Amino acid sequence: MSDTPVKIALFGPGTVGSQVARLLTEQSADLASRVGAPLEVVGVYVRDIGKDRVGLDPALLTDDADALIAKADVVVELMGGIEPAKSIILKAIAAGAGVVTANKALLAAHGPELYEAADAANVDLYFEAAVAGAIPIIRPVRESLAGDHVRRILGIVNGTTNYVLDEMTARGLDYEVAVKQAQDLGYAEADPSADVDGFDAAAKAAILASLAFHQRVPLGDVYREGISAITAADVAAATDSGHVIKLLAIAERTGEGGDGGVSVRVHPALVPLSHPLASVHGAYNAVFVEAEAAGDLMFYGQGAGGTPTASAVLGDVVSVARHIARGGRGPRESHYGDLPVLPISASSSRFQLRMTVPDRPGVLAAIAAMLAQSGVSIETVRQQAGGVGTGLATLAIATHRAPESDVTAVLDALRSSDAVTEIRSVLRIEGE
Ligand SMILES: NC(=O)C1=CN([C@@H]2O[C@H](COP(=O)(O)OP(=O)(O)OC[C@H]3O[C@@H](n4cnc5c(N)ncnc54)[C@H](O)[C@@H]3O)[C@@H](O)[C@H]2O)C=CC1
Ligand SMILES: N[C@@H](CC=O)C(=O)O
Ligand code: NA
Repeated sequence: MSDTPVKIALFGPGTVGSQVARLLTEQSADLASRVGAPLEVVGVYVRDIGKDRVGLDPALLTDDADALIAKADVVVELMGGIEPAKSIILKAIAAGAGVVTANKALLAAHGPELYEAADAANVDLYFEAAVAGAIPIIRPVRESLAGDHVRRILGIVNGTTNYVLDEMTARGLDYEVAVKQAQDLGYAEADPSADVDGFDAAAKAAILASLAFHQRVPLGDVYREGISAITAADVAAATDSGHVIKLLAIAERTGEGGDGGVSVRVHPALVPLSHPLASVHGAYNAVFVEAEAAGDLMFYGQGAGGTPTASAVLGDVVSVARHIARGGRGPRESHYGDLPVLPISASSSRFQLRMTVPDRPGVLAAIAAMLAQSGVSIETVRQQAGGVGTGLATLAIATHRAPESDVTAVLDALRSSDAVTEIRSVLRIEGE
């Protein structure tokens, strides 16, 4: 055991950072023996030194980022956002410090620049907390599965939206109330639109797909829909049809042998109650990975929250600190392939189309004809009377798997037809 401490600089003592600081203190003896040297927090970067930070030694607080970086062996970035996080990480790398970050927004937008800078400077860049919080998923995909051929990743990777949808389903909570609760519990991003509009899940999907497929997947190529349009009626209809609504991240290789391209998308989907993802409640996340040799793997755990996420951050701190204390280096970047990232129009899914229709003879036949014309095959139809005297009915049509472009054509036809009063929701069905 070395007496020379590994010096840690913490940037951003918020929901996650404050738990990292607490655990670094409380677990210091264990961490030292795992690393082979004591870990010493040499400073905590904050915006306002005057502000009281419960549980943090005021002597450690600083607003001088450059001076803090200069004395650190490991920089832990937990501020979030693009700037100043990006500049701080690049300066840390240039100064020869290892970096640990949970910043998926930054990695999805500027990952290649950061990975290349770390490789060039021969320093570690670890980011286990950036995807699915406490769940070990970056290491398995980046290292354990590096010798396999990953075909598909399907997961719930955003705790906030899973919590919101779960509360709406299990307790009938209003959308806004559930979002506020997720914020209060420390699950949501500083701007919760990052969660509910699917940006956070899209960033995680881009990171996972890049690592799993050894392909650069730019964030802009990830198809994204959030959950803000999901209504209480959608949730009730999902329950009636034996499903639950989940925000899913899906990344798959397409074509014969997976050589056609890569498709990465985030959207709400109907998941059958019998599927394991339907039982992922609250802020828990789950990620399925289908690999050629390994077969199916499933990773499950807390995807958000200060303490669970701090666990992943600390695991990375131990790895980087071990290398500093005893030598060695973490994984380097793959050499990347050049498969195209395909647009959503090139993918296919099963769909549930829910609509209000006039309750009169011939309507069902007219709608069926429109689907047939676009080559979209109906699997089931459920009709409910729309209430006495309304003259309306609600129709829920589940399709067989169909290309997105064909379903788009059907929706255009349905919208301009007098056989349909209103399209109420269009949801993909996944996991069957
Ligand atoms: N909260 C969670 O469950 C999870 C968060 N993450 C990621 O961890 C990072 C931190 O998240 P939270 O702790 O939830 O955020 P937070 O908003 O609670 O904490 C961020 C901290 O950084 C400070 N900060 C932000 N910008 C700053 C600036 N320009 N200068 C100085 N200080 C600044 C804030 O004052 C605050 O103390 C983000 O990248 C987030 O995406 C990752 C996984 C889970
Ligand atoms: N806001 C994120 C936090 C973890 O990444 C989420 O809700 O999953
Ligand atoms: Na993780």
